Amino acid sequence: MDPKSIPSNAPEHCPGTESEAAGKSDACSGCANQDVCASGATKLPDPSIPLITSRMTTVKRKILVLSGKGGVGKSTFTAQLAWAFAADEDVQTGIMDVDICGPSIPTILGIASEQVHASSSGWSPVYVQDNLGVMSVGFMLPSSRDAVMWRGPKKNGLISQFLKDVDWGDLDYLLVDTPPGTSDEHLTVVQYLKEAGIDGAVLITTPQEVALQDVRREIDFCRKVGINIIGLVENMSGFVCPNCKTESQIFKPSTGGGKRLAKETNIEFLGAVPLDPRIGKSADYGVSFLDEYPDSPATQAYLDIIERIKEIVDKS
Ligand SMILES: Nc1ncnc2c1ncn2[C@@H]1O[C@H](COP(=O)(O)OP(=O)(O)OP(=O)(O)O)[C@@H](O)[C@H]1O
Repeated sequence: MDPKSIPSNAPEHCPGTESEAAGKSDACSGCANQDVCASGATKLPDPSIPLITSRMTTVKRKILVLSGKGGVGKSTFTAQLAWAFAADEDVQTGIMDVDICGPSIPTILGIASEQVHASSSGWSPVYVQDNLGVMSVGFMLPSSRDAVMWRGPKKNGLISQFLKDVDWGDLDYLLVDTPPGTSDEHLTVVQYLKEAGIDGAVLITTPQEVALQDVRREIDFCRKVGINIIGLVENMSGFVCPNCKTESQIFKPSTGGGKRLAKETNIEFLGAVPLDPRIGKSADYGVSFLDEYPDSPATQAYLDIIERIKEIVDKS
């Protein structure tokens, strides 16, 4: 398939006058307000930002996990990353799930039935273990079947609350799991965390060309809003038979597409995680795949990638 057959500047929606991308996104091109939006004159100072910046002073590293397309394994990767960080009991880790319309993190971490509690110092995260806390809209829904049907301002309000009102305590790493694509949620997180500082973004894709196309847009987004890209992970890369250990390429002819895209866009290729049905099973049961299957090729791939992310982020 010719990767150039879908134009990379396919139309997007107006990012809104308050967003970091105002006047700068592809959708702004030709808009009568482009210059005034790009100048920043339309942005009012947001009173939440100083509160968020102050709350974030106890959080050392903030990492966004992004994907262009849905269902590529972003939340699963976020969970493995958190579990791997928290394997060291001295490392305090948090996950903020801003995938407001599809919060899967509580299920993947086995805490879906928990609820958030408020105290005088703010909302307490739900703890998977002593050093791994999670905040997600999933804890606030009456049941996992309930749909969240919120428009942008309400979603932004919740993200602002997650950032300013959650009592994370001292954290070494805060992982922000985002919805697929580049939407209100992404722009809001970037806008609110800009002063506190984002250490970087990890991009997740599958080898399929349709997913890679969307990652190109994600890379473009990060560059436009000034987020450092830690690197790209190719998930569901090939299937390793648990019995004979033979690897089959499921997404032929796109094999190696992630690596090629990373090279082409000048970002680091962090590695490839094979497709392993036991990953889905572990997520459904809310247990750590890394702990359940320590000898699997997928665990080794996750750990190598995570080690590299740690190296990059800790150096920054
Ligand atoms: N390497 C893998 N091998 C097999 N299954 C996987 C792998 N990675 C993720 N999965 C499974 O793929 C499905 C989608 O994963 P996940 O929910 O993490 O994707 P996502 O990108 O976060 O999706 P969404 O965009 O909907 O939030 C899940 O059922 C998950 O268990």
